[in-house]
Amino acid sequence: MAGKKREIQLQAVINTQSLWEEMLQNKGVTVIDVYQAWCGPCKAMQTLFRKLRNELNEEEILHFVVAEADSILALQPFRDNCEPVFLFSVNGKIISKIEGANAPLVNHTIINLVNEERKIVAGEMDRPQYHEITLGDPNADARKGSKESIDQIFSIAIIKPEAMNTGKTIEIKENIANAGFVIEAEDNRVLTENQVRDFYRQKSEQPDFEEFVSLMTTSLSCVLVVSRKKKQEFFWEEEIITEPETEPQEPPEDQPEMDTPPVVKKKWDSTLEEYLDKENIHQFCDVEEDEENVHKFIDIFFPDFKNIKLEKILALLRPDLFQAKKEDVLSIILNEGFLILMQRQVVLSEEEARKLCKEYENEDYFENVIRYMTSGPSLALVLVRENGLQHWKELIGPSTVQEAKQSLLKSLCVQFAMGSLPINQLYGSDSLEAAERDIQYFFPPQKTLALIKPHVTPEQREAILHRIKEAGFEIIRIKEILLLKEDADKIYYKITHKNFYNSVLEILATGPSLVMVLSKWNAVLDWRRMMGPTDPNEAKLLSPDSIRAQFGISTLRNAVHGSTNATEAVQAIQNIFEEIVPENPENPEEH
Ligand SMILES: Nc1ncnc2c1ncn2[C@@H]1O[C@H](COP(=O)(O)OP(=O)(O)OP(=O)(O)O)[C@@H](O)[C@H]1O
Repeated sequence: MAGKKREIQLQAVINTQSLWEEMLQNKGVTVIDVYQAWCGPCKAMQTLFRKLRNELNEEEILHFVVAEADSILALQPFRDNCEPVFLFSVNGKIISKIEGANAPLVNHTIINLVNEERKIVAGEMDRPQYHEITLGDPNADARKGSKESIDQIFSIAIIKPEAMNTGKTIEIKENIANAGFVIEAEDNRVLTENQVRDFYRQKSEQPDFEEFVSLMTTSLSCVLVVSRKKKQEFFWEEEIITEPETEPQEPPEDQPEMDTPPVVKKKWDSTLEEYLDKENIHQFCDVEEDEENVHKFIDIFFPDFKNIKLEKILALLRPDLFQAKKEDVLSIILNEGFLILMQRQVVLSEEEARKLCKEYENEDYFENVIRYMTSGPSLALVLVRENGLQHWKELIGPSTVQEAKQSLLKSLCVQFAMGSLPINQLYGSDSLEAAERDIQYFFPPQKTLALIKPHVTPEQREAILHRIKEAGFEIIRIKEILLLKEDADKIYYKITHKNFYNSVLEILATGPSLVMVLSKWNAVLDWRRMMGPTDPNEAKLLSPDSIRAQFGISTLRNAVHGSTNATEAVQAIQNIFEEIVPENPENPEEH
């Protein structure tokens, strides 16, 4: 059945020319994740796609596919390209391309195209004359030959106090990100006199420079490290993307909606400075682009920049917010560059609520907060982002609505104030240590037994181990064993009576297997998901990026094994590692 189009859970697999042509007949928007046979589709984006598919609920006009670059003529330019590429087709015309796993931009593009499509279907607007982009890349050879050309170019931008004080900062950052730049690091700080004189040395001859220095050193600025891909300079293709927006915008009052043209702009292909100039943002934001100076200022403002680490935090949506606006909040979280690593509903016990709401314990409404927090499910999330802790704190704002209204009108605290209590409907851990504790508490690790079978080559083993770590598993025990009957029975104790078990034993006897204990929240199910269906042929169709799809040869030589449930995992780990494992809930969602 290989090569036959078949709807898998999320994306249809397009791996022949004829399926590609068939796909171009799709009505509405098709999001095409271009992948290489050897590395599979972009896993990182699947959460976003799944979320959008559920959220937008537009099966008729929104389609997701994965298309293999090697088998499709039009995708030739992307062969041997390790970077993910996403194409967007509307009624069979490829109208936009995004290189790299830029989740916020992909998110915006899809939402816009679907909103547009909805309006077209409802007869509220005419279909725009889309410009079809050319996929051919005449400079492909130049790109291959030059590693230099795919590097990033960094700039330093300073959003000035004036913008900070008038609440324009978020808007400016959004504009920058939406134009395809990446905000790599940011810091709100009061600049010192030396820093201002140094950064603005070219203005030092201007008559009002001293006044300017004094203004700049008395209030907060926001310093950004912004990057863009160097290759944009050389072969950026003309792309049309719709103006990013999360909500469909109301037409201006003086303009009937029918006449509103789609907002179309050319993706910015030049420097940040030029972009800010063009958008008239330069009065609020200054940029340094000279390479040497940028490096100098990165060292001054962000001494740890080269060591920036992703931070994992626990976030919580309290019951009213979870019930009423979950999707809105999740969309903001993704737009802010967070990755949602895990999520689960949780009804807090009184004791848990008292711990989690300690910040309100001196308020006269504290008992009401406890009653509220234990009255229904909250949503607990593990979020990951560079500078995640600080960013989440700034995003949600202070602990009470009153405080937030005084200082941070744009915070989620104000935006999502609801119910009778004056508390912030969002919670975040106080420090990275507290986050670690909270995550362990709400997402307790579970163990599973995993096995890499003897036919797997050393290179494939490495690749599998890499994927295990990348998926957040901790390998807590590992040993290589030639699994003869006695040891194999300890692992496969549930199927020793099956008629195919002798064949399983034969395969295991062909060489050493790698036996591991993996630990993580929801480990049993997540490892089974990663393995894919038992039969590798089925896996190739249903779950093409699963381990069995990629490394399995047949049902018996299917690369890996994993415990079926938590009870079996506990037993098998105990049998083979002689380690007593306390049993964890099989399905934490239910607890
Ligand atoms: N019908 C079958 N014919 C031949 N081999 C089989 C058959 N069913 C299962 N097997 C082999 O026995 C192993 C264990 O079977 P089981 O039913 O427990 O499969 P599973 O739960 O999908 O996968 P695993 O237990 O390996 O994680 C499978 O991984 C496969 O190699």
